Amino acid sequence: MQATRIRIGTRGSPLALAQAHEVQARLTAAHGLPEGAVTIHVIKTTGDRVLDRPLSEVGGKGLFTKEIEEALLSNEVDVGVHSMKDMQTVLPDGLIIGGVLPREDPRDAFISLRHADLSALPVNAIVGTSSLRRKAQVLNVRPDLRVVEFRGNVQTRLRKLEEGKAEATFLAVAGLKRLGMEDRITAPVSMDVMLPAVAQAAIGLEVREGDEATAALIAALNDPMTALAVTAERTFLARLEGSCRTPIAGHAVIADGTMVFRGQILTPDGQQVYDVSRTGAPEEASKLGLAAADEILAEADPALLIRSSA
Ligand SMILES: NCc1[nH]cc(CCC(=O)O)c1CC(=O)O
Repeated sequence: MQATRIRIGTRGSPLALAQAHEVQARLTAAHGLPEGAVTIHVIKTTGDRVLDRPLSEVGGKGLFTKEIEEALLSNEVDVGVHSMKDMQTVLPDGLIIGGVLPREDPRDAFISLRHADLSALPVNAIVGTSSLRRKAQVLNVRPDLRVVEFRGNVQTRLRKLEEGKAEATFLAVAGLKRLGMEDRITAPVSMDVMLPAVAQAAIGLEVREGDEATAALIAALNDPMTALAVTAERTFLARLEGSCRTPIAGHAVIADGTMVFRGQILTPDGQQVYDVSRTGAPEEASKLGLAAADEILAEADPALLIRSSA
């Protein structure tokens, strides 16, 4: 019998490495594997290479995933570990999500060296973010604020804050927790103010379709509740992304056997928001996400949508 060997492909950022190590530890423990059976392979992605421009300008799909997916398809690695929020809604042919880890805290964190929360920021204060969603949501509740571009990994953005380039910034609570940097969070932001990005705080395990050996090992790590929530959210996003270039947010929770999905699109200036929600059985996850998106397509102000003439 051949000894089990699994090669994990990951980006090299501290957060990506923390996530890869978590998967390595879970796989090793779940199957009682010897040390060294699960190896980590760092792969540089376009998103890691281009640091001088806003990601929304770099464009293209799968900026943080493409090179890892290529390594999967060419059999250089067996499992791609990704933040699900960075994953395209349609995966390349031959690749599937084999499982998702239990979701961390999905909220965004408000981080400031001087101010307790968003409402405590002085009038006209500068906040830094590179996320079009966070920018629109923040301007919706605080139209006076000025938003400047903040790119780079978690550490870079915190350094910019310390250098005084902004009074506050926002980062996913999940990323900070996984980095052991929870103490940097000034206050979590309520989901009423900042609905998270689709799939925020979920880690996805991408594998080759038909690689049954790896699929069986990965299946032991899958969290079914997280998988259902992420399915609702990603179905919502997939239905909308061709029709609107405006910021999108979406989040599903399952409580007492019921799924509540909430979705949102905003104009980039935050002036207009369309909020939608659907409640139903968790098994109907994709139906809920789809119905929520269809309501937006049918009812939302045209300013929130772009439509081709066809
Ligand atoms: N695009 C960067 C990215 N991708 C996933 C996370 C956070 C962790 C997560 O959502 O699992 C981050 C950083 C951030 O938004 O603070």
